[in-house]
Amino acid sequence: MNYARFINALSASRRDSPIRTLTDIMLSSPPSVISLAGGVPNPDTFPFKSARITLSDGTEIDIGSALMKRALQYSATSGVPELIVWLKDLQKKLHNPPTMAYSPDKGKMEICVTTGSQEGLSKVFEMLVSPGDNVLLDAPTYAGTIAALKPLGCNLIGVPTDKHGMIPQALKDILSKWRPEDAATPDKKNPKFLYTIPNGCNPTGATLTTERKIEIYQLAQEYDLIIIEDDPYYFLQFNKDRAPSFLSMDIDGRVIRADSMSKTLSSGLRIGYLSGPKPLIDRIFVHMQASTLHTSTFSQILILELLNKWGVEGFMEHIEGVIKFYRTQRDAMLASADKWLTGLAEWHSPSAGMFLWIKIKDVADTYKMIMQKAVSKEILLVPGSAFNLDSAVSSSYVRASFSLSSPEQMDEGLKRLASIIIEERNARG
Ligand SMILES: Cc1ncc(COP(=O)(O)O)c(CNc2cc3ccccc3n(O)c2=O)c1O
Repeated sequence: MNYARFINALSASRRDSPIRTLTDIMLSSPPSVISLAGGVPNPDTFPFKSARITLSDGTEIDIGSALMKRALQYSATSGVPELIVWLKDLQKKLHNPPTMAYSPDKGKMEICVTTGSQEGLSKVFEMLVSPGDNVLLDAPTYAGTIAALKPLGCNLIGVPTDKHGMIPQALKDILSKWRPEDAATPDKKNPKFLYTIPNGCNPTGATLTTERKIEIYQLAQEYDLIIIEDDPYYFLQFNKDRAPSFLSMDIDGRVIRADSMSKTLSSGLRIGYLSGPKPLIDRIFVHMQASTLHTSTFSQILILELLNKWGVEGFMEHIEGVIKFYRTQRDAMLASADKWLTGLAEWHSPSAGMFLWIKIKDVADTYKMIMQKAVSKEILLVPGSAFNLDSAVSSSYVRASFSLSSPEQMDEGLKRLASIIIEERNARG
């Protein structure tokens, strides 16, 4: 892979911060090293001395004074080293990426802890995108990605999707506008990357099949595309037979994967992690050195203490409980949709994630219905146009989340939605 062609001028101009490099050396040095280098505060002045966290199973995590001093201090740019090791082991067990065995210049898999996967995504986009670039992505897609991409001045090209995710033939038809051999010629504007949410897609609830992933990866090889695999709902797959990730099939070193702890351990601790080729992840490091410096050390230490206590086996046991919860929630929302929306709307049963993507029959644009009528009837949903690459384009869809409300609340909520739809039908006559 020629990684240089994917890195925009802004990212290529970034250089290691000597201070951060020295801090990273200091943080990984033995006590014999005396540092007068870092402008870091003395933790003896911090007012927080220790913490005891009680877990849902009644056991406790103790953060004693020594660990608290570390948790409250600056830490390495890429992440707390022990957490990086733990996450690499998890990726090995879950995805067995071919790139873990590659040399750095061949795209050896590197990991960077980020402040939520949202930070990871935004930094990846700010590394890859130059104004005028053509960018391929699921349509519709996560509003946070659209918000991160649009200001970068690129041309967002939506690839049609269905309940099984991105449609490979549609991708092939779009790509046929360019010649693969022009990929290395910048002014031909061949797309440089493809963004997709492979499991429990936000907002459609779609999950890519293995067959489609293989086809999409082959197209990415043919047109020399980077694949950005945004997969925060990977651990919310309700069926046992999980399709392999793009990272697991990445023999070229062309996949950047964004994972998140938000849907399984905590959304407020803001822990995400990027896994990708070292030449690209290194660009994210230097960007972090000049922006957040690093993800919250306290958040990382707390998560690390939990993961060390559980081990991968214990973590996966926790995931089983999370899957059971969301599958039950999904089933409750589907039952209420059948009860109240049959004849008024259409939907498919998501096999992952936390969203039901509802198409309201005979309604071209749900925006006013949802943002005005539904709010006045005290039911909050998201109009489908919020997920269109061009929000001015109307949508017949509504996104309903089954993550927070109880089955009773979901039932009442969809009952209210049904009454609004019927009211509007009657008003149209
Ligand atoms: C596909 C995809 N990729 C990345 C992220 C970011 O997750 P992170 O790891 O926590 O940074 C997300 C989070 N999605 C949402 C977040 C959210 C937060 C407050 C309020 C509403 C929110 N709604 O509605 C969301 O969909 C996502 O769905």
